[in-house]
Amino acid sequence: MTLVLPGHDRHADRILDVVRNGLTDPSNDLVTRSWARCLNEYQLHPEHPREPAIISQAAMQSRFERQADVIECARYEMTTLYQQLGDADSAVVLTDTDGAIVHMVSSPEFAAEAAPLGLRVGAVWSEREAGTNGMGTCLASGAPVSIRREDHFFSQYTSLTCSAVPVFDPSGEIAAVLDVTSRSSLMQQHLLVLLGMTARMIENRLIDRRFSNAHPLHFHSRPEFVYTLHEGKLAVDGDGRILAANRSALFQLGLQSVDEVRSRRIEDLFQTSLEDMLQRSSSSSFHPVVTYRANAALRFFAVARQPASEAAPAPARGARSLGNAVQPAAAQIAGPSAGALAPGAVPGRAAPRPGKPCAPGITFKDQRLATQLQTARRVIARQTPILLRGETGAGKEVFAKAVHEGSPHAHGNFVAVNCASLPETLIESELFGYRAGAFTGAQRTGRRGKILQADGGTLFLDEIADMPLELQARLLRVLDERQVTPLGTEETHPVDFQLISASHGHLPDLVREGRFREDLYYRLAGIELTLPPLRERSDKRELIHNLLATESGGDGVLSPEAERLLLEHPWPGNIRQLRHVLRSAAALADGKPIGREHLPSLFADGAPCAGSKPAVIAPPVPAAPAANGISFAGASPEPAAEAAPEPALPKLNPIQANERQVLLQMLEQHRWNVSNVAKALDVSRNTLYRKLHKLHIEISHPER
Ligand SMILES: Nc1ncnc2c1ncn2[C@@H]1O[C@H](COP(=O)(O)OP(=O)(O)OP(=O)(O)O)[C@@H](O)[C@H]1O
Repeated sequence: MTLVLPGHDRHADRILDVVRNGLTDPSNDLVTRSWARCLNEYQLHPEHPREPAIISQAAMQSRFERQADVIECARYEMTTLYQQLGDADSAVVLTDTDGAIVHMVSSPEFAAEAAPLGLRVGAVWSEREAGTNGMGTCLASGAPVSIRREDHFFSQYTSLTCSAVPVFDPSGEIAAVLDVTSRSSLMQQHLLVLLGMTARMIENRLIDRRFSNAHPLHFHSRPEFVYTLHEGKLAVDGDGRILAANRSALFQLGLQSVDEVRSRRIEDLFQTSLEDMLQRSSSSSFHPVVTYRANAALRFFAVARQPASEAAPAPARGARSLGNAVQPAAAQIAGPSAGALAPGAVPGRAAPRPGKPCAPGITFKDQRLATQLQTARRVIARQTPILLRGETGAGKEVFAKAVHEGSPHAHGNFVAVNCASLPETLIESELFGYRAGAFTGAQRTGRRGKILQADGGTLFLDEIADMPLELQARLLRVLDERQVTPLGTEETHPVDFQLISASHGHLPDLVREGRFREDLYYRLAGIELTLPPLRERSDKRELIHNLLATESGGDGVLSPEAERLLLEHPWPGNIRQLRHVLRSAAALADGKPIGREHLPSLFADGAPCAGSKPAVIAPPVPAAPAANGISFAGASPEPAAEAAPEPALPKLNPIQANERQVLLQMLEQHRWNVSNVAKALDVSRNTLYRKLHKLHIEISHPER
C-alpha cells in the first residue's frame, strides 16, 4: 500500500501556515490545536517525520500486567467490533494512557503492511511521539476524535484515518484509548458511535471485574433499558455505600464525576435502602422495581443483586450457551504476542467436534467458507452466539446446521424458526409455547415452544430482523435469565441452547433506525460472519456437480457449454436458485446431456438463448412431484410448463386471483427474492409473507 502520499512538503507547508498564522479552522479546531501543540510544545516539525518509539518486549510486560484487567475486558469487545466493521484494511487498537499499543485486532495482511509504520503492539502513539493522530490526540484532548488522512501531523500517516475514544475506569479516570485505524476515511461518524458503545461495554465489564465483591445495582428511568448498554450501573458495598458508577449512572443522577457519588449511601441517592432494594428485586424475580430519586420526583426502575463472587453457581444445564455467558476468552487473538486476526477468524481453545458428514450435495470446500465453519464451530463450543449475514439463498441455514452438527450440543435438536414467515401474532406462541387454552385458537393440548424444543441443542432464528420489537424484549430476557415462561403460565423452565441467528440485512442500520434493539443485537452477535455469495465461491464447479447429482438422481450430465454458462452466471438467487435451475434442467433434458437450451431461466431477463422459445412468465410449476412453489420452471419454455400441472387451488375471488397473478409475476421478475419484492412493493417482508400465504403462494425450502 502507498502509505506516503506525494506532495508531503505541501502538507507540511499547510500545517506551518495554519499554526504560524493562527489560521485555525473552527470546523476542525481540535486538529489545529493539536498541530499547534506538536509544533510549539513538543517541538516536532512536519518536515522531519519520526517513527513512533517502540517499547522493548521486556518493558511491555509490566505494562501488560498493569493493564491486564482492561485488556481482558476489551479483548472480546474489540474482536466483535472488528467483525462488525467487516473492513479487512483496518485495525482495532487499544493503547494504555501513555499511548503505547497494548492490544490490536486486524487481518494478518493489514498488520504486516501497517507494522513498518509503527502500528503494532509496543509502539507509542502519543502526540509527543507521533504528532497528531487518533490515539495520541484522543489522549491529549480526553475526547472522541477522528483524525482523517491529511489531519495527521506527519505526512507518512496521511493514507490512514483513525477514530478513537477514551475508555474510563470505574473511578472516572482514562484507563485506555480504543481506536480504529483504517485506510478508508468513510463513515467516521458512524464509527465513533460504534466505538463509543464498545467503550461503554468495556467500562461496564471493568466495573463488574473490579467490584465482583460488591452488589451491582442496575437502573434506568425506562424499565426496558435496565440490563442494556444504556443502564446506570453502580457497585455498592454491603453497607450500602457506593464504590463505583458508570457514565450513564452519573448522567441520570445529574452528577458530574464519580467523586460526587463515591462513599455516598444508596439512601442519599434513592428513596430506598440496599436491603429494601435487594429484597424487592429478589421477590420480583429480578425484574426492575420502581424507586425514586432522593429529594426529587424522578422515577427510576432498578434491580439490585448479590455480588457476583457470592452468586450461587448456575445450574449445570442452562449455564452454558446463552448470550449472557459470552466468555471474554472466546476472542483471544491479537494479544501481546499474537497480533493479527484474519477477518472472520476467531481461534479458541475448545476443539470443535469433527461434525457429521454433510447431507448429499452439501459442500463447504470454498476456503473462506471452510474457515468460517471452523471458526463458528470453535466459537459456539465456547458458548458464544453467532450472527450470520449473507444474501438470500447463500446457505445460512445449511451453514447453521453444519455448525450445530460439529458442536457440543450436536446430540440435541436443531430447531429453525423463520421470523419473517410467521405472522407477528404467532411468533410469540411459536417461540415461547403456551398452556392449553391460553388464548382463543390455542390448541387444546397446549404447545411446547421452539425455545424449549431447542433445549440441549441449537436454536436457529432466521430473518431475525423481522422479529417485532416487543418480542425482542422477551427474547432478550430469555437470553439473560436462561429460562422461558410459556404463555398463560407462571412456570419457568430452565433452558440451555446454542443460539445462531441470521439476517440478510444489516442489523446496525435497523438499530440506528430504532427498529431493532441494540442490546439484543449485541447479545446475538457474539461473532458475526458474512457468508460468501455463490458467485464468489471457489467451489462453484463442485457445488454444481454435487447438486446436479442430487437433483437428477445421479443421471444428470452437463455439456461443456452448460457448465460454462452455469459457472459464469451471476446467481442473484444464490444456491437456492442454482438448485432450482438444475432441477428444471434435469427434468427438461430428460436423461440427455444438459445443454444451453435446458437452462432457459438463466436468460429470463430478456436474453433468450438461441434455439429456444422466448421465456414465458407463468405461475411456478413444481418440477418434481413433491416440490413446492419455488421453481424457475415458471420462466421456462412450454415443455416444463406441461410437465407438471399446478396443484388445484382453493377458490379465490377475481380480485385475489388477479393479485396472485401479479405477485407471481413480481416474484419471477425478482427471482423469488422475497425481500426485493417486498422492497418493490414498499411493504414489510412480514406483510408480504402473510399475503403470499393467503393467496396460496408457497415459499418454502424444498429440502426442509
Ligand atoms: N454448502 C452448500 N452446499 C450445497 N447446497 C447448499 C449449501 N448451502 C445451501 N445449499 C442449498 O441452498 C439452498 C438455500 O440454502 P439456505 O436455506 O440455507 O439459504 P439461506 O441463506 O438460509 O436462505 P434465506 O436467506 O432465504 O433464508 C438450499 O436448497 C440448500 O440445500
